[in-house]
Amino acid sequence: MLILTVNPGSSSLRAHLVDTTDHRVVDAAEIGHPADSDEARKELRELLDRMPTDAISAVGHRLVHGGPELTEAVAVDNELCEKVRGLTSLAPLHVPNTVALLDFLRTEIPERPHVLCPDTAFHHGLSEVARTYALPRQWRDDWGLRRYGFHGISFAWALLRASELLGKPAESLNLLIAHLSGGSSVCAVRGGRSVDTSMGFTPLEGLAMAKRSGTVDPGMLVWLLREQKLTLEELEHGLQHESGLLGLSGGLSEDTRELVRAARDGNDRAQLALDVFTHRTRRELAGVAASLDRIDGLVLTGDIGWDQPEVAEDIAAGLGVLGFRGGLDTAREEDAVISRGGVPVLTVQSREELQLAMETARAAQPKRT
Ligand SMILES: Nc1ncnc2c1ncn2[C@@H]1O[C@H](COP(=O)(O)OP(=O)(O)O)[C@@H](O)[C@H]1O
Ligand SMILES: CC(=O)OP(=O)(O)O
Ligand SMILES: [Mg+2]
Repeated sequence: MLILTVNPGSSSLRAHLVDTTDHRVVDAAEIGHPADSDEARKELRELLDRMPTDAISAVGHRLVHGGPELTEAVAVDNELCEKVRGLTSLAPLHVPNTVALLDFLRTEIPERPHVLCPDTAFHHGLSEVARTYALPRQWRDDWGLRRYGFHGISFAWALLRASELLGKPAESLNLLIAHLSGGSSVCAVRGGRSVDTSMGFTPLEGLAMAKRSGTVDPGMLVWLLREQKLTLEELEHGLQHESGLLGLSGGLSEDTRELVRAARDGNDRAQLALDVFTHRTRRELAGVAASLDRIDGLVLTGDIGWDQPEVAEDIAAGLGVLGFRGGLDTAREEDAVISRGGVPVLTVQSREELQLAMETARAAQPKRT
């Protein structure tokens, strides 16, 4: 079965043609423009021109926020597309791009099922305790304020690969997983299911990210608004686009590869950015670890988790309290256990396209009655 997968990030778009019989990527486009731009549409059309569209069996769309109703991968109809439009305010960097892709690709490939794969679905089974904010009951009831959790497609793939690498069934594993990339979050998996995660109602909570702040004191935000230091728009822009590694390094870079180089050359701001990033990651990992009674491994995934050995080393070496040790292997040729002692540390390349293709193939099958 040939599946087209689309993964709209906040600033880029990844499209893959995946053959699900052997998990092979047949063709791909890494598009450095947001999905709702003319450039992205042009590059997508070029990808489709290289492949007769009737060879494609289904299209899988990553939907970052599934809201309260979309709790598993599902084929879309017009009604569902309207519901997705209604989710825009919950993930404004991501959902508009999914809406644009649904509109574009449902016109280009109208005769095939289009499946929405929510990033939130992996965390659907979070307990009431793990998903509830300590806020007034009426706010929670009236506005549905709760933890959702994100990066579920990446976490599901990381769990599958960890189960293969550790030679144990996924349902038996207790893992910590860190997805470190443009957006970053951690997850505790118990018996193969998410039991806690650092992102919450929106993909802004938790770790420091490339450009997003992650968790900050809510009292500080209220102060900034009350004292009219910032307008609401300035506050939102600063938290989403000017914070994280970029803000920490004083605008130097949002990319750990550049920051590691600069820090090596003696740049203190770059060093501070990396140190805060790894400190916050360890802190969130230790926080979600409180939901586990045993840890079988730590899986590092996402671009940074995969390609930045210095960050991996700093995280593992600083988490002796959870049984991890430094001295990790720095080679990155394939997914592997990279620790030489202590609780296993693994690196897994993020292959959201393969997980999306699997979920799409499953959801596109006609249901047996
Ligand atoms: N070590 C790294 N390797 C790759 N990308 C990195 C690294 N450090 C930071 N990044 C940032 O991560 C982003 C890519 O993450 P991704 O989740 O695909 O972005 P998007 O927000 O578009 O989904 C890039 O903007 C890049 O600057
Ligand atoms: C949920 C999220 O933050 O996604 P991304 O990392 O692709 O921006
Ligand atoms: Mg991404």
